[in-house]
Amino acid sequence: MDSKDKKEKVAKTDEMDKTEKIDETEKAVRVDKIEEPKKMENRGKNKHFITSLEFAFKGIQTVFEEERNMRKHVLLGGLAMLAGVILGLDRLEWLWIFLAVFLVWIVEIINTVFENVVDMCTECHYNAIGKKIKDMAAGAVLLTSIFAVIVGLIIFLPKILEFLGA
Ligand SMILES: Nc1ncnc2c1ncn2[C@@H]1O[C@H](COP(=O)(O)OP(=O)(O)OP(=O)(O)O)[C@@H](O)[C@H]1O
Repeated sequence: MDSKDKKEKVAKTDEMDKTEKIDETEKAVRVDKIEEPKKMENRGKNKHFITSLEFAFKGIQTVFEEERNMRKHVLLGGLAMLAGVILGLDRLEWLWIFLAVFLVWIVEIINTVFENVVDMCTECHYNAIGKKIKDMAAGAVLLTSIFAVIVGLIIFLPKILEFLGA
């Protein structure tokens, strides 16, 4: 092989090396593009179940500590359950009481979430849409509370009247 052939061969090999390197880089980029969203997804999912529970309880605790209305709802719900034990509710009555009590608690938490989101977005400045959102969320709490009062009256009133009459 003369020196010209040698040069041509070296040039060809260099060219092939370059192409291979480019291929590898492209492959790595492509793999990264596929892997990255997976990594992002897994970062959340890998959280241990107990840790997720801790966050959830922390959320409930925060609402309880920061919202006076939530403390009222918890007190009233607890009293309804105590009354249920004293008056000896049957299975179906317990189901209605649990539904009403938990619904009020859940909607109050959702209301607090909306209040916090509005405060975060508006930085506590007046905003017409923020007002609408907060008023609607408060309306949801009001409706749920009315539902709970109706359930309480239907279940407890006859029992209380009977108890007083006896
Ligand atoms: N950023 C805002 N822009 C416009 N109106 C607002 C804004 N923040 C609050 N409001 C008005 O004030 C009302 C009371 O809001 P606030 O955040 O004090 O909740 P709240 O009704 O006191 O509830 P809670 O007592 O559960 O905290 C809202 O329903 C809304 O009408």
